[in-house]
Amino acid sequence: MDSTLACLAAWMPRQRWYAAKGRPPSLRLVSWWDLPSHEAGADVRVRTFLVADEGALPTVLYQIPVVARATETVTADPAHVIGSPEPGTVFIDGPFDPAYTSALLQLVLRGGDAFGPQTVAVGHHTGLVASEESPTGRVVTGEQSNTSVIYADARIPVICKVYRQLHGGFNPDIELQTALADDGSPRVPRTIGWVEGTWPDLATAHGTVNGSLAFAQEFLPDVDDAWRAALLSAARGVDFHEPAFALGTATAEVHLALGHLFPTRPASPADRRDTAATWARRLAIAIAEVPEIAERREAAESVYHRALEVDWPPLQRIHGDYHLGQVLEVPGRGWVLLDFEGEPMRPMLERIRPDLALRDVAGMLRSFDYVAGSLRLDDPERSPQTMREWARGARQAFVSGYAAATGTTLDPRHPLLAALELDKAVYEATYEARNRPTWVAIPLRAIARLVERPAAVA
Ligand SMILES: Nc1ncnc2c1ncn2[C@@H]1O[C@H](COP(=O)(O)OP(=O)(O)O)[C@@H](O)[C@H]1O
Ligand SMILES: O=P(O)(O)O[C@H]1O[C@H](CO)[C@@H](O[C@H]2O[C@H](CO)[C@@H](O)[C@H](O)[C@H]2O)[C@H](O)[C@H]1O
Repeated sequence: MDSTLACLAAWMPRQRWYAAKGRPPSLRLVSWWDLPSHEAGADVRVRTFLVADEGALPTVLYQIPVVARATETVTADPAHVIGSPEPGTVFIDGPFDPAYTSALLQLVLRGGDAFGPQTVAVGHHTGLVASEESPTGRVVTGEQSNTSVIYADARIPVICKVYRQLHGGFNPDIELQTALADDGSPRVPRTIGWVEGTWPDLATAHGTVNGSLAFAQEFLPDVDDAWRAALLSAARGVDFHEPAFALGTATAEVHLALGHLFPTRPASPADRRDTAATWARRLAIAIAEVPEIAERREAAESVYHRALEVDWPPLQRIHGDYHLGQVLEVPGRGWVLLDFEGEPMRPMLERIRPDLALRDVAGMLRSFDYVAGSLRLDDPERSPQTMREWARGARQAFVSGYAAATGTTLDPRHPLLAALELDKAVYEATYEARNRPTWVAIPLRAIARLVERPAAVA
């Protein structure tokens, strides 16, 4: 391995976005491109590497922007230094370096391009923010599957998400959010632009793939997300009925809009078989990684089986990884939904298919349970019953808001909703085992409850 790859391979496993937790990557350099640096007189190179982790199954392609600076000029926080591939040069994690953040925004706002071997990165903009603006960027703090940079001092503040794992095709995050915003929906931030690219296809020797590299959207400053609002409410014992009802309404509005913006179709026998196969696959993965789940296997399979015996509603495009952290409470505008990329651990081909809107309802129901679960983890003295009652009230209000806005009677005991909630808890067990092992108790408790008392809101 050359010194650049060795340097990246040593650093990647410590990054939140690195998928194969606990295993060092087996890297191959796929391509790269350089962006212009506007720093006068500085010895700096702004290069984005595309590297494949061939130890992963299937292979994962990562986007790694790096700023290379002469050692004596480095002022970066050591936490953001990747390493020194050769004497005299230091690699800095691009999103934490102004040379990269300003080059990235210029690529979007000016609609420029950058070339590399069999590779091109192209910026697209909607004209919402003027190209002569050059605000400074700072990385979003907190847990993220990707890396986002906020440009708060632009005329319209911007947040630009750099996708860490790359996939072929237009990222549903950009596709769905932009379609909703263009349709006039206030339920999503407006799109400012994106970067798409072409790079060598990992599956063939000579082909190339097109896909999304970054997404710039309107940044909504000084707002809380629903996770924080719900945590505060539960910790203080304050009823969350009204915000949860409004969240149900906002969710329904987005589903109705997606239903008319994108094709819908009846759930065919093949769709039902594919969904059942996904449930089974996710259960098998969870059992392999969290062996306690094995004792629930048969009970879980019965829950899935019951869902296959009832009628299913038509399929449509959905959010796909819906939880309280994906929703912002914006004064004067209400709930605003983010991050339509779907679950990071789900294959992209499954994420872009029409799906069950109830999957999003199930995701949010799980999230209210997480509020109760995380508060109990923080303070084991907290009354489990009070927490459960808080979650039950919020879940009921959310379902009522959703049903009222869709004009349907959403039966919280519907076997399909129960199966989707169980599937989400199973996914969460794997997610927590890989990312936050001390939280795995939250989905484990939920799985136990859901297989014994399926399809209950409480
Ligand atoms: N348009 C926005 N306005 C304000 N904050 C945002 C916006 N987009 C994202 N954020 C913040 O950044 C966090 C991460 O964004 P998200 O799209 O969920 O990234 P990821 O795909 O990496 O999980 C969100 O939880 C939210 O707090
Ligand atoms: O936001 P992401 O797209 O990165 O989603 C992943 O990470 C989420 C955690 O950050 C995870 O959500 C789980 O934890 C939340 C609390 O932190 C909780 O509200 C959710 O209900 C729970 O699923 C999500 O599953 C994962 O895909």
